[in-house]
Amino acid sequence: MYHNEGFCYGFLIDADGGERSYLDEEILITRIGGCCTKDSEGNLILKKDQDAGNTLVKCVLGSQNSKLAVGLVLGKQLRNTAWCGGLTITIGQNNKLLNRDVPHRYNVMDWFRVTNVWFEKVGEKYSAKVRFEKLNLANKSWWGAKDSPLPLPIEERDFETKPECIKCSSCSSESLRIFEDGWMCLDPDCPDFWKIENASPPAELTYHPDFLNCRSPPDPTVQPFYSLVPDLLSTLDESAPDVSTSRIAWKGIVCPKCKKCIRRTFWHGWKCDDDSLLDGEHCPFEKFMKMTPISLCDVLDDFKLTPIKRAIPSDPKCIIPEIDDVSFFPYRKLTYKLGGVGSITHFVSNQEVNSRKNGPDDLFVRLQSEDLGLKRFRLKSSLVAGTLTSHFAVNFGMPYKYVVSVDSKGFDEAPETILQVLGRLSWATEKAVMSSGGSYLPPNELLTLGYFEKMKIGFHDDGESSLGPTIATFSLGAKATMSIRMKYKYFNGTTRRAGGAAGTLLQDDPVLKDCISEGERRKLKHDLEAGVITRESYDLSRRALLKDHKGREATTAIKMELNHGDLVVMHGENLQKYYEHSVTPENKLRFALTARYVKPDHVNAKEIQKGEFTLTPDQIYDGK
Ligand SMILES: O=C(O)CCC(=O)C(=O)O
Ligand SMILES: [Fe+2]
Repeated sequence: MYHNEGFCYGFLIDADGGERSYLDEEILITRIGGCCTKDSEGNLILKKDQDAGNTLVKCVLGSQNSKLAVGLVLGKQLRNTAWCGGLTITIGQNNKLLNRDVPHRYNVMDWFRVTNVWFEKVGEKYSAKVRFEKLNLANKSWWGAKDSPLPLPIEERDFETKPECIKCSSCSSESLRIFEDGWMCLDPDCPDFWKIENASPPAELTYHPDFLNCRSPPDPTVQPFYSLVPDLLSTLDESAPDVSTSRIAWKGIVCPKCKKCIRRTFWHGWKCDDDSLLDGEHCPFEKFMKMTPISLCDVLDDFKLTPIKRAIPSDPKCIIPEIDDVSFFPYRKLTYKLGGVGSITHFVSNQEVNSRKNGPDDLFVRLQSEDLGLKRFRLKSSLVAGTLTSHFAVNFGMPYKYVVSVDSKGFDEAPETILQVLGRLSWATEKAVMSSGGSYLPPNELLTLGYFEKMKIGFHDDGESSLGPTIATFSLGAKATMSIRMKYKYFNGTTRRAGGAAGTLLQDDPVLKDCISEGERRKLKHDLEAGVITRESYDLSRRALLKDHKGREATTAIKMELNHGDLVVMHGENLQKYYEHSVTPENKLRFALTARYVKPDHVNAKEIQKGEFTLTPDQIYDGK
């Protein structure tokens, strides 16, 4: 259910509508979701009674009482989902309620009104049901069978017939006769609740024809809030500078040709990726925007006013960096040490660096004028298959297949701007590695991310085994916050609980600094290694430790403010294994360009040359 402030506005009917779900061309009967869990066979089990105080029930009643229209969406029933070469194959099967297949994974039906809400007994508990009636009774519904008769004209409809309404002799409350099998009191507080003549009803119940066939007379006061087919494109003023990167512009549109909802997959706009055919052809609709360039003043509140040396973060819960204003002058160098795992070097830029020729200010403008091929890719795992990342990406150099599978172009095809950025990132990588005493491997891959308003990248690592130990990122445009935290399993010493089952204990627990029960875990590990305890008792003791606390995410260990022109280098063999990072920009346009060393043995031999490059003197960065 989509609800807000006590009202239900939208309702999705997907996998399991509960017993006695019903759908025809004008009526939908389904359970009101929630209060359920799944048993080992995947069947829904009510966890507790769903009464009139339940939030979802209150919202449906709110919409009924306030005569709000509710938009219904019908999910496709899926038989199979499999990963095949990065694509999800979904085989739809007939919708159980309709007995035929529907075209898309999610299908917007129409506006409906709530006509009835009641309670039914399910096992020893009870849950709420709702009956929706389509608002527009004049037109045939698109999900109706092709050969079904057209709906009766409104003038010829019967708005009089109603189900019987009977007062309970036990509790005096009134209930409708919903089932043909007999009348039941539907008040869960009544001793006669869910009984037909003092006895439990039969397992199979049939809806009474009057309950299914009755229709509410047209009521012009029940009005939808929004169009179900919003015409976003006509409301966007393309010539206004920040419209194309605004939040509304990446919410997706309804294809004006075939009516499919299409996502903003491309930096410049939309392409209808309809996989169903329109008169034998794929829908050809596409719309690319002018993308008026955004100036730095538009994304940086304090552009040209920033002091040369920015204050360092002072959150006492996070690691405080070492400050060094000399080594990489004119950059300020901040170093964060993650005990035994690695270090993060933050090169804090300033106006002098940013405004130099070919510096960050120029690069920000040039990245916008170039057609880099930025795209949003599918997340590998998401609640809803096919969900796109909340950022655009394009990869140059060696293929980098982490988080999203990005098709990579060789550096020989990279625009000048990208090579100049690569020069900067190579410089920063070398400086950071040398100053921490490691050996420098020049990057062979560069991923560019572009963030529109309200986009971000959630917690992830950049890859454990396929990457070298050093990753360098260059920030352009809007300010952002980068957070680094220990991964759940290293923090807790176990994987997450899955369903009802306990998580799996770490086979080899590194006992990182600041993990949960650090002292106890270290002692146990020591005892195991010294042969004082057996593996079995080691595991038992660790399980016992887990009982004392609920698994939780680690708090942020490092928080960095990334400003326009800054560079960050993460260095450490196991940094990506034990820690994860996320970045949230604060304004409408930001680019992050990250260079890594992808181990050649993780790449198809044919693609290795993609990562080769030689920088011209103009592209080599001198640190000024
Ligand atoms: O936006 C950023 O600064 C970080 C990007 C990042 O984490 C990545 O490309 O993996
Ligand atoms: Fe990353």
